[in-house]
Amino acid sequence: MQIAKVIVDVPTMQTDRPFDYLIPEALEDTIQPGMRVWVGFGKGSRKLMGMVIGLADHAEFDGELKPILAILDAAPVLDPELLKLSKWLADTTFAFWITCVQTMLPAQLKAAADKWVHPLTPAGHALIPSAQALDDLPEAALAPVLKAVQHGDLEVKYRLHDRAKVKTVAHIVPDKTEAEYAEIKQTLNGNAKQQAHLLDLLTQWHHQNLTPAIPDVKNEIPRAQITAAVKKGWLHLVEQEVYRDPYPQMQGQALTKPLALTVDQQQVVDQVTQAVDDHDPQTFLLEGVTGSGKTEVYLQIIAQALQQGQTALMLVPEIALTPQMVKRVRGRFGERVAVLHSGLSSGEKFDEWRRIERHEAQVVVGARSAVFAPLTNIGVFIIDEEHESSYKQADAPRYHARDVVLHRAQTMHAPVVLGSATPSLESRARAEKGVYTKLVLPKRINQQPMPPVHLIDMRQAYQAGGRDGFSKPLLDALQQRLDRHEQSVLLLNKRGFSSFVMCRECGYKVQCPNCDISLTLHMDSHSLKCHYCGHEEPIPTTCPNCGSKKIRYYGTGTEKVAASLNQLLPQARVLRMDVDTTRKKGSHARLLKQFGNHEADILLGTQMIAKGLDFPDVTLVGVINADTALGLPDFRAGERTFQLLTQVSGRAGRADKPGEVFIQTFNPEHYAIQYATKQDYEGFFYAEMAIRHRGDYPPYFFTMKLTVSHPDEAQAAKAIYSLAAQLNAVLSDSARVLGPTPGAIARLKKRYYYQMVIKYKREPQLNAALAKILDETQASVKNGFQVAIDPEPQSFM
Ligand SMILES: Nc1ncnc2c1ncn2[C@@H]1O[C@H](COP(=O)(O)OP(=O)(O)OP(=O)(O)O)[C@@H](O)[C@H]1O
Ligand SMILES: [Zn+2]
Ligand SMILES: [Zn+2]
Repeated sequence: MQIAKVIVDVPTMQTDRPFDYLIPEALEDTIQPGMRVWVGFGKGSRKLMGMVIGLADHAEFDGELKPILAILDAAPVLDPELLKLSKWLADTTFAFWITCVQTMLPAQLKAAADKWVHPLTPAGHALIPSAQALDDLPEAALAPVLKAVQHGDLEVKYRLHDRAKVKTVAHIVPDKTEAEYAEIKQTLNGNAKQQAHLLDLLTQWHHQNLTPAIPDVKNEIPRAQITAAVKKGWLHLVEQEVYRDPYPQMQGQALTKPLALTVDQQQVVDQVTQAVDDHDPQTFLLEGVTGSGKTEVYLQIIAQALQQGQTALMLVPEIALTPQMVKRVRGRFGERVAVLHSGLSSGEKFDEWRRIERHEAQVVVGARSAVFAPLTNIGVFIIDEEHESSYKQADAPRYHARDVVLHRAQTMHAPVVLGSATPSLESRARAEKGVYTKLVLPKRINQQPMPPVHLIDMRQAYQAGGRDGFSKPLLDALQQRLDRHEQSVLLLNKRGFSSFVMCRECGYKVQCPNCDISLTLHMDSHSLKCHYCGHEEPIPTTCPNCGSKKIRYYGTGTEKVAASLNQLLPQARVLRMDVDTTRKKGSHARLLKQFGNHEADILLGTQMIAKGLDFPDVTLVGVINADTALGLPDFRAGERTFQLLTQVSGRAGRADKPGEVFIQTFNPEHYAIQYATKQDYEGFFYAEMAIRHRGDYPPYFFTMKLTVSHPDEAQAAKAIYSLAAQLNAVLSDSARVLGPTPGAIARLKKRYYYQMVIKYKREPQLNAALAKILDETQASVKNGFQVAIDPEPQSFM
């Protein structure tokens, strides 16, 4: 007896384990772990998708076994390494195993089941003459149909539809010999020019053994002629599978040559390629200032892995997946590169995924979820801008791509390169301890100095001739660039937009008396709240620091800034780049292209312009408001601000013209702004570490966030307090519990949220206690509870 162990597509605690299924004889030799199957499950034998995770020759379950109904894949869609990874992911992120499997597969492989109603009795037949999808029924018909189901007149069945659609294109196959085509041509009358032309082409294709695709010849031959020719038996058509290429314009382009490396770059490449050669799973932290040529270093390391017959996985933040980055990687390695990011259609993603799975692509560049790319034999892993918080997924499974990379690298015995001009505190601290090997690129390419940064104290800006949020020096600098036909980048910091209160006079922000963190504005309750400890106070009308009445919500929008620019510098051509102007597919790329072509003088944007851009004629960077992120109730606020300012400053003066940066701030003394001004990452690192140490924050402590929600506020509150008590019973004295407090958005989609954060160093019992909590609350899902456990959260709101 052959048994398949299957996890089924029911994400609940009770079902979060493999179930035994009987393999029908016909499938015995075909079925393998990593294949999707179709099985019946539970009472009423609802039909579901499942994933085979193992085979066995006897069942552990002693009841009657259900059979596997069908296999959905001809070959496994998860190889043994990825299958194992899915289990590890489930265990480390407190997520259901099947949820992890789904996350690892392209959306098109998430087979969906539709409910169909079938008539059973004449009464049922009168209502529904033939089987119909429940979703297609008009709303008014629903109630009588469901009643008929209860009555036994109709029956609900599940029907699978697999969304994995392969795209095909018709190809022309010439059916006759050259002599036969010549003979036919003789019989044509003189006016049949198109037919004669087609016969010539067919003769030629036959001779060259070609089967061209119809879209490729559509300019030469009208489709109607081809159809007619099929009828006459001159040719026949075959459907052949094609890939949807997200970057067709790059097809057939000549590949770029590796650049001659600088001494510093060469040293980095040598060290990493040595580890690639040695299959040494070391982690390197590449700390390279902006414009130091990290990308070229990555490319040459990847080349070495390919040289060895291995593959390479490179992650970049979604936002940095600009055509610029894709162009660089695809420009070097051509069609051996697969690109995966959220800008692709699901069909394109599926095709890129299949090219990887079939070993047709050996280099993968992608955003967070590309970490699950089905590459085998990976020789090197690269994470660019490793400090980016977008590498952490906020929903289940709440994984950090960096952790997944480190895990896969261990399995594959391959080195990892974490690159950034501003590494995360966590990674830099590990390098300090010798867990990672630190590599540095201290200088820019071309002996360019780092651009000088001018700090502008906005508390005095208006006395000094500033207008509409622009200081005089920044306006003058912009004007200068216009005169010299150089370009400028302006950053409007939207993080923490309007969510806090600040004094326009002295820059004071209201802080929590217990936590050293800014209070968040809650318009619904007209109060300021601390999301760590729950402290709450009214919104002040005068500044507690200087008594001024100019204390207000802080923030402006890009639209408004663009309008001001129009008034202040009427001759400037401004391109606006924010969520509104980049919503449409391809608009991000189009705007950058316009800017690259000098169709604008100023690129005004939010965070999305801060990193990765490499435009040689940008000689000025202006930051309109450096402070907004400082107000966020997050212990990483300083780190994020430092990173953002350093990254955006790095866009200036990258080629032969020197650059200059202006940062406008109400907090010129703030340490994060001071270190960013000096572009002193190391200085910032030590200062920030001291603060983290004092506050028992990461990287000294780990953090775990627990969130409970319920439609009834009292229930949610009661639940979180009881969970807090449960956890406090197992936690040691060195752990710190923050909260419970209401969530930042206390009520969301009609549910009330309560949360608590645990900071801890070593708590051997914590994971088991959390697993138990999940288990127990799952049993109460029916009562409306939801629990989320987030290890190392990137957001505390
Ligand atoms: N060895 C080299 N010789 C000549 N030019 C180089 C070399 N290496 C890199 N460059 C060029 O230097 C510029 C900056 O490099 P790159 O964009 O890779 O920097 P980076 O370190 O990734 O910067 P950032 O962190 O700011 O994105 C690019 O235009 C790149 O083509
Ligand atoms: Zn004040
Ligand atoms: Zn507090």
